[in-house]
Amino acid sequence: MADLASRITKPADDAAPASETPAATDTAAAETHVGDAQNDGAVESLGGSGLQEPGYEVEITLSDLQQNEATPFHSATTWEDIGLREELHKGLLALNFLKPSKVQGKSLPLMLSDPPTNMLAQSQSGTGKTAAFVTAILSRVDFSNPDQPQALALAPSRELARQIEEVIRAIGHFIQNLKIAPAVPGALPRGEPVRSAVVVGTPGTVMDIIRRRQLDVSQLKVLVLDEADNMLDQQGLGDQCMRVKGMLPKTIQTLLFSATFPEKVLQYANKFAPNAHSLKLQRSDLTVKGISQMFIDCPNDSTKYDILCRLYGLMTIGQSVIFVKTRESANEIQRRMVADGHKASALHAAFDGSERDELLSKFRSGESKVLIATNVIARGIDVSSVSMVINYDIPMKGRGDTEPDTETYLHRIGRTGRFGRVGVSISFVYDKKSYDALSSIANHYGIDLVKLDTDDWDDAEERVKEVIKKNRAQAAYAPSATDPQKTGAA
Ligand SMILES: Nc1ncnc2c1ncn2[C@@H]1O[C@H](COP(=O)(O)OP(=O)(O)OP(=O)(O)O)[C@@H](O)[C@H]1O
Repeated sequence: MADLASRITKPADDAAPASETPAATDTAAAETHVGDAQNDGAVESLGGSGLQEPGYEVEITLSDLQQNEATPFHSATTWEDIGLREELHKGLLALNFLKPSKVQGKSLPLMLSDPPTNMLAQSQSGTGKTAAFVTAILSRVDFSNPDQPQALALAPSRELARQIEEVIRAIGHFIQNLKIAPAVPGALPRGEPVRSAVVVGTPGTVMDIIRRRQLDVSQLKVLVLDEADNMLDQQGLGDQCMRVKGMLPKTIQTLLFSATFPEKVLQYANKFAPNAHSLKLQRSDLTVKGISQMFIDCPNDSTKYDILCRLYGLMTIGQSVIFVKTRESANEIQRRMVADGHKASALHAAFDGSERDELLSKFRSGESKVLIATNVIARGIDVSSVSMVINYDIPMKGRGDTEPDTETYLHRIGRTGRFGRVGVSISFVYDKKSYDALSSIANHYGIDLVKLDTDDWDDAEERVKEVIKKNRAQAAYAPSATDPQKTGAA
């Protein structure tokens, strides 16, 4: 297997600036290659913002049930094609979502067809999966019965559940009687029955409220698992999700969404959501082309912090996320960065629920510029102005961190480069283990990483600065369902 050395794009003197490297501008080139099953040419400007959704191919497999039907499948290129209820259509347009993204256009006609069929949908990070399943939920719910729980969405973290709640609120803005219950620790009054049509939460809390008979599941029609591969992982949340599913009506429509579906989870996913339609990506299409992936080879562990400071000292980075392995190092780096004058916060599971909500909200509003986090926010969190992600520690998994965590790498770097924006990811390696781990991740996805040379900071600055500048220009006018200041609904 090739190692990192063969995956490095050498920054030659005459190399194009970062904004012109293939990694940063592949969108246009990719357009000519888009040719999935429907070849619907979805790579166009979306949202009236001039942003272009990255080109990637999606393989569609229809459920056995649908394959037997005479009507061929058509993906939608306009909201009108999908035939949404008026308030929903209005809500999407108010967010400046002028037409469906690829995953939305392909998954929604399948999710909304009758009889309701299960769905497994994979698409790159930041391509609008949330709006896809939120639109499906809000289409299925009968709002003449607003107090009766009818849809349940589960996410692996409190932050993501909260964010999904916000997206439902934003897209459902014009729906009268829309009530959403947040089933995350500390958010629901204990003992009171849930009187909301839509419930969004984490599996542990949802299991609790079902057991305590706070949540009447008898009329639930739709179950969504966001970050489904993570939710079904047998080493983690899989058991809880299985138990929740076991308590729900047998006929419930189950929708599984993620940017990653590793083989070993797929088999399990097929049991969890049998006879599902599926949208899948090729492995080579998993990484978002607009993210320029770079790395720094640090002399040793103790020089990592100095190199980090040097990087932040070089330029105005805007907003960034630094991923670390432990809570302790998150706290330590935050302490040092604040002492060095940065507006930095640490976010990890040792904080209580309301502190975590506040920390993320300060980051969303721009009050805090650098978020130093463990994997709690590696998945799903959508802050469009994040222009840089640092892997201060390479993500590892397995007992004793023996294996590189390829999925977490992809989700972490996906916190930037959202919906056609550009972004930079920089991974720090400092010894053989971290170097080999990053090599293996690069080989897994077939990506070329640009080495930033710490002996030539001018060059490093040039490469990173270009991308960050472009991201800032894009973020200024791009739509976002979770940032009201940037939506038409504001
Ligand atoms: N049709 C659309 N037009 C314009 N912008 C959109 C559209 N759909 C979604 N977006 C925006 O795209 C961004 C990314 O969407 P979202 O968070 O749903 O991505 P995702 O695919 O769920 O990503 P992840 O895999 O990281 O969870 C959001 O800021 C959202 O507001």
